[in-house]
Amino acid sequence: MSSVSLKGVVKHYDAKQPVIHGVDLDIADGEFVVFVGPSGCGKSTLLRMIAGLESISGGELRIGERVANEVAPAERGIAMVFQSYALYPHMTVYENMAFALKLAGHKPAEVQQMVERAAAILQLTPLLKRKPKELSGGQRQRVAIGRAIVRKPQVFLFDEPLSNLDASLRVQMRVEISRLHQELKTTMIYVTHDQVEAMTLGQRIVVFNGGRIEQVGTPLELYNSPANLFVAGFLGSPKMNFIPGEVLAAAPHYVAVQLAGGAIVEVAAQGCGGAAGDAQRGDAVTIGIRAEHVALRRAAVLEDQLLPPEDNLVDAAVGHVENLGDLSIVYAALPGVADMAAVKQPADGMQAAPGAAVRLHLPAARCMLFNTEGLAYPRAV
Ligand SMILES: Nc1ncnc2c1ncn2[C@@H]1O[C@H](COP(=O)(O)OP(=O)(O)OP(=O)(O)O)[C@@H](O)[C@H]1O
Repeated sequence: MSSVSLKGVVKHYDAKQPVIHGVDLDIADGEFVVFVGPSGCGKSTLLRMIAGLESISGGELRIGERVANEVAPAERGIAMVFQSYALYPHMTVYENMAFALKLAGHKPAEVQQMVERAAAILQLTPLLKRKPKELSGGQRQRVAIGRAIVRKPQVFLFDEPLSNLDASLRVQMRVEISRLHQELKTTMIYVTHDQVEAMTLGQRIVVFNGGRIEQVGTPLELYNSPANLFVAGFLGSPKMNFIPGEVLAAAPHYVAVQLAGGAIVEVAAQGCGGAAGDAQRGDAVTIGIRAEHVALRRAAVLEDQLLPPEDNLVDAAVGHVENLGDLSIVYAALPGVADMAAVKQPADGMQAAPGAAVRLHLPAARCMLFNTEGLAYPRAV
C-alpha cells in the first residue's frame, strides 16, 4: 500500500494551454478517492500521469516516499483497470490473469496460487477455463480487475471501469468494488463522470473542472456544503435549484433576498466574512436549494389569514410532473425566474397537476447563498 501526493502538477499537450493547471492533492495510504468532473476536465489525463502513461510537464508526483515523475510505469507499483477491459481474446481467464505474473518470473506453482486467490475474491473460480468472448460484460470487467489484483499493487487506478455496463450491472459492480477495497485496503483512485458512482464509492471525492480542483471532501461534505455553484450543481439529481435575487438586508446570521418576482426569502447564511466576502444590500446573489428541501404548499386562500404565517413562501405555477413511483418530481415556475424549480414530493404527499397554482416553501436553514463569482457564503446553521 502507498500514499500518492501531487504538488503543483501541470500537464501541457504540445505548447498549448495546460490541461492540468497545478494540482495539489494528498491521497492517504489505503484511501479510496474518486476523481469526478465533466467530460474534458482532465481527470483521465491526471490518472494516466499517475500511472506513467502520460509525462508530467511540471510539479512533483510522489508514490509512497519516492518521487515518481521519471519512474517507468512498470516500476511504480500501480495497476490500472480501463473502461475497455483490454483482455487478451485468445487466452482463457486463467491465462489472462497469469500472464503478467509469468512475465515477472514467478514460478508456475506461485502463479497458480496467486491466480486462484484473486479468482476466489472475485468469484471467478468457475470461469477460469473460459475465453473472454464466453463471458458477460460484468464478468469481463471482473477478470480485468482480477488481472490487476494478482500483481498486489501499491495503488489501484480505475478509469471509468463501469461505463460499458448496463445500469443494474453497474450497481452490482459498484458494490463489488467497495467490498474489494474493504478486503484489500489498497489505495484506490477511481475516475468517473457519474456523480452517483462518486457519491457511493469515494471516501473522498475530488471535483475537477477545466483542469483545476474545485473542491475536495467526503461525499456528504460536498453535498451539504459545496464551496461554489459548480460543485453544488454537479452533485445531486435533480440538479440543485438556483434562484437569482438581490440582497435586501444582511444581518450576522441571515440574509434577506428579494427574488425577481418580488418575494422575499430569508437565508440562514453568515452575512459577512468567509470566502464569498460580505453580503451587502443591493448585491446580486443566487439562492441554492435542493429539490428534497423544497416543500409544496397549496396556493394562498382566504382562510390562511387564520393560521400562523409561514416564512419563505413563494408563489409558483406547476409546469410538469415526473412520477417515479416512490416520489414525484414537480417542476414549477417562479415569477421572473428562467429555470423551473424542482421539488421532490413523496408519493403520499400533496400532488399537483401541470398548470396548478401552488406555493413553494424554501426553509431558511436549507437555502445556500452564492455571490456573483459563484462562491458560497458560509452557512449560519
Ligand atoms: N493526447 C492528447 N493530445 C492533446 N490533447 C489531449 C490529449 N488527450 C487529452 N487531451 C485534452 O486534454 C483535456 C483533458 O482530457 P481528459 O481525457 O483528461 O478529460 P476527461 O475529464 O477524462 O474527459 P472524459 O470524461 O471525456 O474522458 C481535453 O481537453 C482533451 O481534449
